[in-house]
Amino acid sequence: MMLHGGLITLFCILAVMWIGDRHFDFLKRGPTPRAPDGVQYNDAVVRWGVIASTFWGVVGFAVGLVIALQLAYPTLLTGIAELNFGRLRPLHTSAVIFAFGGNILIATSFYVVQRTCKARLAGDIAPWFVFWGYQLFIVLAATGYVFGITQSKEYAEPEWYIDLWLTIVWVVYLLVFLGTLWKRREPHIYVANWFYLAFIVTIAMLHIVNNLAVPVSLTGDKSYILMSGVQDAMTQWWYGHNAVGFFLTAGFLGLMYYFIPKRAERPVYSYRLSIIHFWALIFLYIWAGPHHLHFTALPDWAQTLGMTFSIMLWMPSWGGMINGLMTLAGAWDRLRTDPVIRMLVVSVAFYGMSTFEGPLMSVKAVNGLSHYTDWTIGHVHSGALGWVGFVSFGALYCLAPWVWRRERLYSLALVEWHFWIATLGIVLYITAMWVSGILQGLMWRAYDELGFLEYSFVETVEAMHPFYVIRALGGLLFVIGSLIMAYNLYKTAKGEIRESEPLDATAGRAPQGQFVAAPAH
Ligand code: HEM
Ligand code: HEM
Ligand SMILES: [Cu+2]
Repeated sequence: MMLHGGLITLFCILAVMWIGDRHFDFLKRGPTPRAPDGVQYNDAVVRWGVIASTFWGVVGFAVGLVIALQLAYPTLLTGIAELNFGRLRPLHTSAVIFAFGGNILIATSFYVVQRTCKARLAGDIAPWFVFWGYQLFIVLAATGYVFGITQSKEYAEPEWYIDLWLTIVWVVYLLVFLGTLWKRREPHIYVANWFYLAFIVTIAMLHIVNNLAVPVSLTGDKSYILMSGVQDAMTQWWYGHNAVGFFLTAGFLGLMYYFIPKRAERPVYSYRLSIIHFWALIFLYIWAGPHHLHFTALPDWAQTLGMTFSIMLWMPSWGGMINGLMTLAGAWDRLRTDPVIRMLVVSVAFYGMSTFEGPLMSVKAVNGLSHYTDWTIGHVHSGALGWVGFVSFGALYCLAPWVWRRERLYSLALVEWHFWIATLGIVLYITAMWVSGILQGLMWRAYDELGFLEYSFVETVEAMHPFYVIRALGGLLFVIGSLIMAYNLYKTAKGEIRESEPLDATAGRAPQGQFVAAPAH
């Protein structure tokens, strides 16, 4: 609590100093330059978002690699309480989902809503409060895990006071987003904004309900969740499943619907399909949570309901995938010439793959085998690395030259390297998990002719070892890829172009209207 109190105080002091500094800086520098369409876009906060998501991405993947190694070599770091698997695992999941994913969602939503509405981001300090307030949330959550502060709800581990802080930040986020929509000079609200808005609103609802808790005291970190027993479990997985549905899916579909058409310079394949995709997805997702609680104390009808909605989810998911892929119709050659497009398209293919696998795993007969095994972990990471990771990398590669107002990326060859190294990493990761998951499931349920279990638990653990090593190798490749990206983005921000790559490699030039003419003074 002392550490967290100190961090919050430091944040407030820095904020006050920064606001003062900004005021004088503004007097010196004058107003933000106008884009060719006359709007003074707020790109500064987006630039910070690009930096933050790249940074947290590398950190989160690296922690993933550490816990992968801990599973392969269980004695790794066992002497240090702060670094044991139980504490690093939530550090990994929160770092990749909320820090990497959350920052990319905030940054791209701020960029996309401005461009598609032709309006400056609402508020002056408010967007900055959202950005820095969110970073404070991340630091509080992460330090909490390492020092043992957790309410033990998966993907919702932070304790009550951190949850309250996030609620404030999130409400301001919603207001900034809505305020920008309100100011828009474009009559139509482009579909990407619908997805972003569904993400912001639903996450607010999920966060508040799942974290309803009574603190033991106002000066201590410990609290007790309001619900108990199976009600608690159902609330938790209503939250957990829709965190996947609205954080890792709806939000990132907002990216897909903006960056693929922009980068390919083609309109969305079917705008009508995108609207059907949107409504079907948000209506179906919210009911599917019980597929995380098959064969538990949850009433059977609820489990079957969750399974049915999960199977129905397959259709709108694939509708969205087709819409994303077919946007390239007539521009398929770009797959060959532009590695950023390739990254974006492969991400949509992984989206298709994991949304086929998910409904399959929600079928009770299949879940009886897959549940508790590495199959689930493989499913998670084909969605997480393939879909969320790649669509984010694609968006970062698009955004960096646009918001730093550079001619193009530092190097497309490095994007190519990133693409292949990371793809190989993903393939190693998920194939290892499929094999180990199914092996594990089959070993657990094997009986001999007398009806005894064929294998002891530790024998199944031993059998996993080679697959855990392969997974860690895949993770290492993914981390290396992300470091290559960080270097490329850094050089891009500095305005450099790799010498061996001539400027006429036009792929990825800023779309019309993105450049700001040199400030006039
Ligand atoms: C270098 C890349 C990565 C590596 C090596 C890695 C490794 C791991 C490991 C070892 C686990 C624990 C598995 C277990 O308990 O059996 C895990 C869990 C998890 N990871 Fe990753 N990860 C990586 C990237 C990501 C990314 C980018 C995301 C999300 C965007 C992600 C999301 C998750 C989630 C949600 C879980 C919990 C899964 C569950 O409880 O079913 N990971 N990861
Ligand atoms: C139609 C879409 C999808 C359906 C129906 C679905 C269904 C499922 C099912 C049945 C499980 C296993 C539950 C268990 O046995 O414990 C699961 C786990 C999981 N899925 Fe999906 N999935 C879908 C898409 C995705 C996508 C796109 C992602 C990631 C971006 C994702 C992330 C996860 C995570 C993180 C878990 C592990 C939760 C945990 O136990 O900690 N899913 N999903
Ligand atoms: Cu789910």
